[in-house]
Amino acid sequence: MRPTGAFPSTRMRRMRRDDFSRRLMRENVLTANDLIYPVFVHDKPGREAVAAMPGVERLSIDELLKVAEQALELGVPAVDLFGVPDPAAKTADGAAAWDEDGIVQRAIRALKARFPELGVITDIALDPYTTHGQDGLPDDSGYILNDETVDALVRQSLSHAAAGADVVSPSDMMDGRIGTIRAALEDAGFIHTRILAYSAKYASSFYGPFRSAVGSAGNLGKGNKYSYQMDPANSDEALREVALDIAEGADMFMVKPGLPYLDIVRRVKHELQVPTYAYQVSGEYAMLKAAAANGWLDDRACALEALLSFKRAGADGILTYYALEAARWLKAGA
Ligand SMILES: NCc1[nH]cc(CCC(=O)O)c1CC(=O)O
Ligand SMILES: [Mg+2]
Repeated sequence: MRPTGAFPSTRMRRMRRDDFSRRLMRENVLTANDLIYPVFVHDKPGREAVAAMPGVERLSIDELLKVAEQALELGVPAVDLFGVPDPAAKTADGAAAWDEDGIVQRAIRALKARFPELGVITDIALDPYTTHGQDGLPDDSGYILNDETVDALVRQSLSHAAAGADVVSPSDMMDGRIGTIRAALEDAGFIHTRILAYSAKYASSFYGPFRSAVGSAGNLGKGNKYSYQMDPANSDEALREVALDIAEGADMFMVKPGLPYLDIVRRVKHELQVPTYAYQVSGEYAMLKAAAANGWLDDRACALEALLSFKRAGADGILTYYALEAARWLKAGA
């Protein structure tokens, strides 16, 4: 930091005095281009509200198409699909995850047929499809097997790529899955399919509302994901995870959750200089919405401030349940 002078020749408030000079020295800006909209697609007609996530609904494919059209109109570049299968389709091995007629595969085809220009990102992990709610395959002791899980994730990724997904996004935290998925995509001729790696995904307690949304909460029960997701105490480990995923061929790198991990976003962007994304997760959304519902916080002002903070930390994009609402607010102007 260079010395900035001294009072009174330097008065920091001069530039803050008027709107024009505040605008001229503004360092970061949030636009619709920064936003990715996560959506839950269920295998039934209509819409269903999600507990603890006011404004978020599980959508049928027909309803998804309406939401996709709004995203396009608002200039939001991409949606991220999370499947909510019929509970009867869940198995111990999560095989519904790579069913070519599964809910996500059908949703991808419908979206790409109708709105080819909208980016379609898809979540790669087994948790919505397994009877135990884990992201991978457990051995007899309950430990999640790494390499066997990676094989399943490859099948899921290939089925999404074949359906037309633009970006596959492994959120499981198995070791080596990025490289194995990348090699399989290349072999199958899907050389344009991008990989958004959840490189630094923490074993967070902020995922609760999401687990209810995809219907894995009850199945997971008292289980946890500590043997594969990262310890919230760690920071250097996140950089090693991202570095490995760079070497394995990911195109985009995600830190998750968002607000409590902005220091990680900052380190990844500034130390590794890669396209960096952050996920403002379900619990972060729920906190803001709950406070707003009580009249304790101004929803619009606080949400836009939180989203801007991701940009300031260095994020190139943000996955947020606020994406459409924020894009509308931005369009309407300050
Ligand atoms: N593959 C699981 C997955 N993918 C996205 C989220 C959380 C997203 C959110 O909370 O909004 C989770 C939950 C978990 O790891 O248990
Ligand atoms: Mg890793």
